[in-house]
Formats: sequence, C-alpha cells, structure tokens
Amino acid sequence: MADHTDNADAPLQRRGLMFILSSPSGAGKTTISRMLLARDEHIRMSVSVTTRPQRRGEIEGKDYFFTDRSRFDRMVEEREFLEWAEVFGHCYGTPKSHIRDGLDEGQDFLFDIDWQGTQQLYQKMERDVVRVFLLPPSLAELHRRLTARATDSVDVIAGRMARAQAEISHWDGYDYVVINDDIDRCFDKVVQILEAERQRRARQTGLIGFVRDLMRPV
Ligand SMILES: Nc1nc2c(ncn2[C@@H]2O[C@H](COP(=O)(O)OP(=O)(O)O)[C@@H](O)[C@H]2O)c(=O)[nH]1
Ligand SMILES: Nc1ncnc2c1ncn2[C@@H]1O[C@H](COP(=O)(O)OP(=O)(O)O)[C@@H](O)[C@H]1O
Repeated sequence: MADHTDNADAPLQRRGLMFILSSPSGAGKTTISRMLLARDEHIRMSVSVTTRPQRRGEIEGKDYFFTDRSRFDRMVEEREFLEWAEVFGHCYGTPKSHIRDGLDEGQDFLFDIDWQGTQQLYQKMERDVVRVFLLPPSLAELHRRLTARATDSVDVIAGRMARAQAEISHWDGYDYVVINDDIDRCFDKVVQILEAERQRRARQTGLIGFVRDLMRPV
C-alpha cells in the first residue's frame, strides 16, 4: 500500500482557477498580466475574441483573436462564448473551448475582462472565479498613463477617461482591490492573492486522499 511519504514532493492534484484582472482602461491590467504570464508557468491567458482593430505590437492568438462583427455575431448565436460584452463600441468575448476542460485538469486561466464579463463568469462559475480589481493612484496618473502608452488618439483617450469613473464604480463587485501605484509592489500583491487562492481547500482535490493517508493508524 502506498505511503504518503512516497508522494511528499509531488504537488497535490488541484482544480484550476479563473483569475480575473479588471481595471479602468490604462490602470495597468495588461502590464500586470504580462508580468504574471512571464513569471508563472502554471497560468495561461484566456484569449478573447474581439472586433476591435489590432494595435501595433499586438499578436493574433496571443493578445486577442481579431475578427469582424458578422463572425462575432455568428459565434454568439452558436453559443461559443462563456460570456461576451460590448465595450467602447467593440465586441469582446471569452471562447468556451479549452476552459472547462483545462480547469478540470488543474490549469489556471488569467482573464483581462471588464466588470460585465466578470459578473457573467461569476454567475456561471462562482467557485472557480477569483476577481481582482486594479485602481490607478489618481485620475491624473490614469490620464498620464493613457497618454504615455501612445496607442490611442486624443479623442479615444478622452472617451476612456470619461468611462473610467463608471468602471471604478464597480469596484465592490470584486474579491480583491489593489492600487497600482508602484508596479512591482502591485505585482507582488497580485501574486500573493493568486498563491493564497491556489491553497483554498475546495480547489485542492487531492487533499482527501492525502489527509486520509496522514490519518491512517500508525
Ligand atoms: N466582457 C469582456 N470584456 C473584455 C474581454 N476582453 C477584453 N475585455 C475588456 O474590454 C475592454 C477594452 O479592452 P482593450 O480594447 O484591449 O483596451 P484596454 O482597456 O487598453 O485593455 C477592457 O476593459 C477589457 O478588460 C472579454 O472577452 N469579455
Ligand atoms: N504602476 C505603474 N506606474 C507607471 N506606469 C504604469 C504602471 N502600470 C502600468 N503603467 C503604464 O501605463 C500604461 C497603461 O497600462 P496598461 O497595462 O496598458 O493598462 P490597461 O491594460 O489597464 O489598459 C502603459 O504604458 C504601462 O506601461
């Protein structure tokens, strides 16, 4: 019969989680997401489908799957999304494929989605979802970051700023709120949240057998 010490170094079987990072545009969720993906091999991006035009530097299939409105509408009709929403006049959706199977196999997924998508995912998969909201240290700094990013026109930046407070008003729909002042400090906090959530008892599906072994009469 196997002794629990045989397995002492092997990670216990665990269910994956859906780690959602939301923020007003420009507060830093893309930056934090990239840092997380570069440093943590156990989490993978859930790549969304969008009708918004591709930005310079964005990679098809890595940042987004870029598509047009008619194909997006077809995917909605054919129920290919776990959730979708219209943001800034463009459509964004989370494709179902891979996610459900991945979670069962212990894969963690990172989501860069807005509050509407977060609500939909929470309603469907509450137990798998961890919701993190990033705030900018101030509106002035948010504006500075959007301008410094140099990806959007003055008009688009004005639109994102106008929407920022509406997005911030959804802060209370999240489990964790982190202010992104210093990027490294913010990143450390996000990593701590992820690590703690991985240890939740309900996600550690291998615990029952492990504990049963520990409790065998000696
Ligand atoms: N609901 C939902 N929102 C998404 C999805 N993908 C991206 N978004 C959100 O759409 C908004 C605009 O994204 P984007 O055009 O990349 O600009 P960003 O604000 O610079 O990240 C952001 O708030 C994203 O979080 C998705 O699949 N579903
Ligand atoms: N803590 C920070 N301090 C200074 N600049 C930051 C910080 N976090 C992000 N940025 C910069 O602000 C801009 C917007 O960040 P980004 O990650 O693209 O935001 P979002 O994905 O939320 O729209 C980028 O140019 C990024 O390099």
